[in-house]
Amino acid sequence: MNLKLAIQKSGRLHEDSIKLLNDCGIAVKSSGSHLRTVADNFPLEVYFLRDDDIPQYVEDGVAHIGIVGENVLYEKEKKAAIIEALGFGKCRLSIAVKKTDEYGTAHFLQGKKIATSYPVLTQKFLNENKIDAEIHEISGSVELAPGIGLADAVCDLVSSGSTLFMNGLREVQTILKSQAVLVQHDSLGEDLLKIVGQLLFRIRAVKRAKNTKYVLLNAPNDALQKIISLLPGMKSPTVLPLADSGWSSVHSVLNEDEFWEKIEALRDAGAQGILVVPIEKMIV
Ligand SMILES: Nc1ncnc2c1ncn2[C@@H]1O[C@H](COP(=O)(O)OP(=O)(O)OP(=O)(O)O)[C@@H](O)[C@H]1O
Ligand SMILES: O=P(O)(O)OC[C@H]1O[C@H](OP(=O)(O)OP(=O)(O)O)[C@H](O)[C@@H]1O
Ligand SMILES: [Mg+2]
Repeated sequence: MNLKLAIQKSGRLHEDSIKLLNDCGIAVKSSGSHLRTVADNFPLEVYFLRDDDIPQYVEDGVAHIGIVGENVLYEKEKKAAIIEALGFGKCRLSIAVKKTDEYGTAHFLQGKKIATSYPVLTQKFLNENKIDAEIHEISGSVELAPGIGLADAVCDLVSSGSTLFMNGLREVQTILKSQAVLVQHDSLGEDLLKIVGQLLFRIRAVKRAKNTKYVLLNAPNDALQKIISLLPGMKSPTVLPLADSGWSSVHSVLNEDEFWEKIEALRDAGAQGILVVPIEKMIV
């Protein structure tokens, strides 16, 4: 039996979705003109779809799991449970106005026209703020709308902000923060759940490794205690004697977030010859 996974056919999430599967040791090739493919070495069949359709496929169980942005998942209001945040496709759904407009609060939008591809999420935001505004739904090039007199404001995805800037717009309010997530159909049989579990185990090992570095350093023995106290390791750091007596080699793992801070502290404590290498998988 194969687990059926829906991913984006082409676009912002496509490559990262394929890369995640490949990093998990699952041999799946990019779509080309094929709309489905079967992995060589894992019980997985992949469907390549428009991202908008993925929540419906998963709700219906046509696909057992899917990779989709939270923005699309919440907009479509389909029954598909998030089982893992994937850490890519990070963006936000924001309100933007002409850069010369004084926004102040959301009440600026009262009686105005808002262009968006996200009518459900935009309407929710307006309701929460008790604002009556007209929503003009368009499926792309949303940022063009205010400049050509089609709308007063937009509600669209933002990442670097360069599309807004290039179109004379200014982000004024974020209504949703989003990333790609793995979603699951709500009633899978035992056999399929077992495969989902195996896939999740691999995904978590890959994610953990991405946030972690392996560090090797040399330390004079009299600085060892201080250096060990700075290094967490998976259990505790590995300490090996060097050929040169009075010195040891210390191996450990470091979290990406605290990396630079720790490296400086290690150097100050007397560490030398610090090597930092990426970790491919990390199983705890
Ligand atoms: N600028 C961005 N930076 C990061 N992630 C983004 C950005 N824009 C969109 N995303 C995320 O990637 C998803 C897919 O974006 P894309 O622009 O490829 O969608 P699309 O044009 O609707 O594609 P499709 O043809 O599949 O319908 C979005 O729903 C969002 O979750
Ligand atoms: O803040 P930025 O980094 O400029 O990114 C934001 C843009 O990215 C997305 O569009 P995309 O480029 O995916 O094209 P699309 O409109 O064809 O989906 C989104 O709809 C914005 O237009
Ligand atoms: Mg789409």
